[in-house]
Amino acid sequence: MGAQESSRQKPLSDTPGTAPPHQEYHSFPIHPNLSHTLCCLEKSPTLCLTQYTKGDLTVPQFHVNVEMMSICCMICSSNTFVPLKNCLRFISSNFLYLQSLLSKSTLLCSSSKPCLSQRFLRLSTAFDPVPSVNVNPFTPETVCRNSEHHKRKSQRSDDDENDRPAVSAHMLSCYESEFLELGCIGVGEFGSVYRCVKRLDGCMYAIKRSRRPIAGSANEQLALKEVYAHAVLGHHPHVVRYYSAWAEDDHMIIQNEYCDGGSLHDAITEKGEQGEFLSIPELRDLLLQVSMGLKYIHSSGLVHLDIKPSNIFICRRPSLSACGEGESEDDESPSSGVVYKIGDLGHVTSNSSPQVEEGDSRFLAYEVLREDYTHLPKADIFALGLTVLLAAGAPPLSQNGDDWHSLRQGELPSLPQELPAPFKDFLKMLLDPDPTTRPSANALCRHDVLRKERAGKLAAQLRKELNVEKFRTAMLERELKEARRAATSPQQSSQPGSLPRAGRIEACGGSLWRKLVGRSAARSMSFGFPGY
Ligand SMILES: Nc1ncnc2c1ncn2[C@@H]1O[C@H](COP(=O)(O)OP(=O)(O)OP(=O)(O)O)[C@@H](O)[C@H]1O
Ligand SMILES: [Mg+2]
Repeated sequence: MGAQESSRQKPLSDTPGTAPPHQEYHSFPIHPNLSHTLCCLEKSPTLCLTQYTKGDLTVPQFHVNVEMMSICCMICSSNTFVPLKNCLRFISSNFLYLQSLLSKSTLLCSSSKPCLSQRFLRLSTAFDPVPSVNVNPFTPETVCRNSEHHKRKSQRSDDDENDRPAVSAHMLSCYESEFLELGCIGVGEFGSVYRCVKRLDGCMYAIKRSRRPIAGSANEQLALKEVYAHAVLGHHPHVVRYYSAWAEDDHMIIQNEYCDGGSLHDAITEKGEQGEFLSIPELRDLLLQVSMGLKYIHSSGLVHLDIKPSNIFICRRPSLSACGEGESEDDESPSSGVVYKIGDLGHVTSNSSPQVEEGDSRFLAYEVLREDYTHLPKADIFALGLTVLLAAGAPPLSQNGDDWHSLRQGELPSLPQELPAPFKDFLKMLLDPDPTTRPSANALCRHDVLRKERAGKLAAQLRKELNVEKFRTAMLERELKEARRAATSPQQSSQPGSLPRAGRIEACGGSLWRKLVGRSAARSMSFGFPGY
């Protein structure tokens, strides 16, 4: 049997990672240099290695199976383990050469029998127009690898080109067929955002569409950053939830959770028009909730770098994601009745190997402007401090000039409301010119200035509940007394409309029992609160 025929044998279908059964493979000898190249590739992580048997020929195979594409690369008579990224890069950069080998091999192989000593490279015939797969720079593995190779990579500009992620036509879906657009809810620097209902599930989503074509542009990088960050972050009650992303007509489309309260910027503007601003408890609540979101982002090794009112979204109606998955241990139900969520992850970067795209200059920390990236999470804290100032009624921020500098020297602008001294000092700490003095998001979440407010609200709520319970208990005690009296006076049982004795006692005692025993631990604890 010729090599051409043997190469069409399908790999063992039940082996994990086995190539898709519909694929066919051509085989041809590897050029010595190519073989050398393969051997020089890094040794981990390994691709799936399976066995391919045909007659007395047993060869190891490598498969690269990726969603939305399927490139199968089988290296015969070789023990080289090839990392996925390198394998794909190798195939794409040697594509023309491999193609020419492929056509030559058709002639060669039809007349020669394969033997174990001969080296073969088999490529899927379907790989010609297959897109590469992007490498998410924010996954823990990539972050780890990137930080190891950070310095080396920055010196290899030709590699950067190969690393450049892309959005290709193979990632297409159909916005119009899957969504019903209800209206535009926002326009930003990067794109427009639409409120849409997904036809299939009937739920509302915010769909962000890049304004300009993205292929090869800086926008493409921004768009991909946003998608990578969302995908890595998963679900958290104080981060806008991500559902999907795809490219359509060379525009990036991102499907996110719809926040029915719009942005904090909209809320501040609306209040400002009526001469109002957020109250102190509301400011504390805003600060605490956004800190929780930041704590989550920072603990994932990422920084947001574009915290500002127009990138903080409000959910008035608690969504499933707001009270379900991803809830952090220090999270509690919001005291203000709204949930704040951090969105627009277009500037997110990794804290350990940052690639900084400066966000809005009005919110930019001075050290970031000086390209000192050693305390990036604290730049988010600085921007959060300014966000809270704006919500407290501060005048619009400058993009540069004296006002810009004085804010970065720790001077607060004048506000239309008097802030309590501890809260003012607290805000000053967030805006401290020295990033190391600013508290971390984690410290903010635990800070007394923010927690006391919640504790106060909780106490007031518990006091209310306690009063209700006291009233109920008094009613039930009276009912119980009556029931006991009825049990000891037999005449009453014959009265029309009254329950039989035992039944009545059970009705009263049962309801009392259920109410008392069925009480939650929190409620019974509330009886133990001193001073109520
Ligand atoms: N999930 C959402 N729910 C509700 N409104 C949203 C949502 N996402 C975006 N918006 C609205 O669209 C506006 C622009 O969104 P976003 O900030 O994501 O876009 P952008 O182009 O990246 O903006 P920027 O100018 O900050 O770069 C927001 O300020 C907000 O009003
Ligand atoms: Mg934005």
